[in-house]
Amino acid sequence: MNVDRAEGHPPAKNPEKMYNKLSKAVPVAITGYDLSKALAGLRHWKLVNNVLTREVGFKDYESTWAFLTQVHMRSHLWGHHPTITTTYVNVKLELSTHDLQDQISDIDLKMAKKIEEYIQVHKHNE
Ligand SMILES: C[C@H](O)[C@H](O)[C@H]1CNC2=NC(N)=NC(=O)C2=N1
Repeated sequence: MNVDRAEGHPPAKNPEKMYNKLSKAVPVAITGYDLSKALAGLRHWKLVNNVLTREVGFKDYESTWAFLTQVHMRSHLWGHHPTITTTYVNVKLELSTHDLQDQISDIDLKMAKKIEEYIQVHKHNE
């Protein structure tokens, strides 16, 4: 089983602040050039008021909710939850790290990459 682990992160001292229930990693703010570089690899994601944002439309309602179920389960596993707005087959996802005063963290970027994988699966079903 390929379990994502945030390798090399200090273990959470403050368990209620922990991320990734498996590796108990803590978020690290990503700013400046490092953030720009990371966003270059997430070309469908935009920074809107410093919130990592993605909008996507699916071919039908079933695909939309198959996608959202995967996002929900991954969010629960990693202890990191996007703001999700959805109407019918349209979905808007927003990510920031509240525990870092809504900066963008490594956990946000990791989650965005994982969400992008789920989108490609469901979009490819077209
Ligand atoms: C203790 C709990 O894991 C943390 O407060 C998590 C919960 N889910 C979260 N989700 C998001 N998007 N940002 C956070 O900072 C965050 N913090």
